[in-house]
Parts: sequence; structure tokens; C-alpha cells
Amino acid sequence: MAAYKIVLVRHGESEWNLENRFCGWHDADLSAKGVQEAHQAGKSLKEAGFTFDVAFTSVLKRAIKTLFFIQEELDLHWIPVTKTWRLNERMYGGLQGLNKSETAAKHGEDQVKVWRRAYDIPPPVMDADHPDLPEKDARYASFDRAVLPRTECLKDTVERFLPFWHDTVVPALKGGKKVLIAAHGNSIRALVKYLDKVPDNEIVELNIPTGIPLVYELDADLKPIKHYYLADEATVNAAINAVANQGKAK
Ligand SMILES: O=C(O)[C@@H](COP(=O)(O)O)OP(=O)(O)O
Repeated sequence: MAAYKIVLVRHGESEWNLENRFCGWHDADLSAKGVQEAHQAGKSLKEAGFTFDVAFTSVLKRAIKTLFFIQEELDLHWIPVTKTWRLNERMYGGLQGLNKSETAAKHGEDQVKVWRRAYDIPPPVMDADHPDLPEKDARYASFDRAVLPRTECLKDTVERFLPFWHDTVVPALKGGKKVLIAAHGNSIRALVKYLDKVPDNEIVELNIPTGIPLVYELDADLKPIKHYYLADEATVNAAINAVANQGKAK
């Protein structure tokens, strides 16, 4: 039997998912479909009997709002919510704002897959005049500039997420709290890679759908026993394929 359960949800579709643009640390809002997906995630959790004591999210509104809509469906507005940049999407560097299909048409689908999915190859560095430069963003004003990335590969995302996992999430789980994390495609891939010890070459094929709760059951040592999405297989597979296909030249 599982000693712990943790639920991970990628935010609902964002405006930039809809426009198929690399989003990263850009603070895109949810699309109308994304709002619906977030509410549906909450409904699915409620139907499956889930409740939560604490929640963690990023400092980006697509994840924050998704969490809030889930809280609404569960009538759990009161639970403590911690927002941390360590759960942010992977910083997409110079790709932020570019259309994924146009980028594939220009640089090739293989190159785009490397930029999107390679474990340790970062996308091009963000230029100093990019509108999304983190050091010009008020939410990171108190940060040491050296900490703020101008690009990140998944390995970098794992490395900046894990201190939060060990220092905050694990103590909550071990203290008996029921934990919900609302985050992003690549910050969730970072956690899945760590939990399931996915080899570097296999993580390339993992895509996380928007707005479908992913439940991890863990043993007493926090080793995964099993995981599953709260949706039927056809829905999950279609959503996963849609994410994978965003990097195709049309
Ligand atoms: O940054 C982005 O464009 C997407 C992930 O993109 P891919 O790595 O799937 O291209 O992040 P999210 O919508 O989860 O915040």
C-alpha cells in the first residue's frame, strides 16, 4: 500500500500554448480552454475523492490560476499555497516568444526536439534586450542576478527544483500532509525524471498534457509504486500527442 500520494497538474492551456509559442518564464495567461481544463481537473479530483492540505505552484499566472480553479472545485480556498520560482517552467532562453512550428520549419524538427526535450542541451541564451529578461522582472527583484538563468535545459530545471522538493515538499509529505503541485510541462518532467529515475535518453519522449491530474503513489522511502492520470487513456494519449506534435513544422 502507498505510504504517500502526491498529485501533479500541469496548468490548463495557456494563450501561448494556443498560439504554439515557446513560453518558458513569460507570464502568459490561461486561454478560455485552459480555464475549462483547470476546472475539469478540480472536478476529476473531487470525483476521485481527493482532498489536499497544502499546495505548491510557480510564480507564473497560468499555474497559479489553474491551482485556484482546482481549489474552487474542491472548496479548498483556505489551504496554504506556496509560490516558488523553483516550480517555474524551464527558462526557454532566446526561444521564448517564437512559434514552435515556424522554428521547426527554420531550424528543422530534430533541432527543435533537441531544444524542447534534450536533457542537458539548453536552448540559445536570451538576449539582454529580450522583453522577458528575468533581471528586469519585479518578481525576481530580490534575487541574486547570478541565480537568474538566461536559458535552461531540463537538467538545470531538475537542479533548481530539487532543493525545494527536499526542503519543503518532502517534509510536508512526511508530516502527513496531502500535497498538490500545479506547475508546468518541464518542471513536472523534472520531478518525474527524479522520482522515476528516468534515464537521460528516455526523458526525451516524455510529454505532459495540460490540465490532467497525474497521481503518484509513493512508498515510505518516497519511491514510486505507480502513477496514473485522472482521465481515460484515449484522452490522455491524444493530449500527450498534441504536446509532442507542437514541435512539428506544419
Ligand atoms: O514553455 C512552454 O512553451 C511550455 C512547454 O513547452 P514544451 O517544452 O512542451 O515545448 O511550457 P508550459 O506551457 O508547460 O508552461
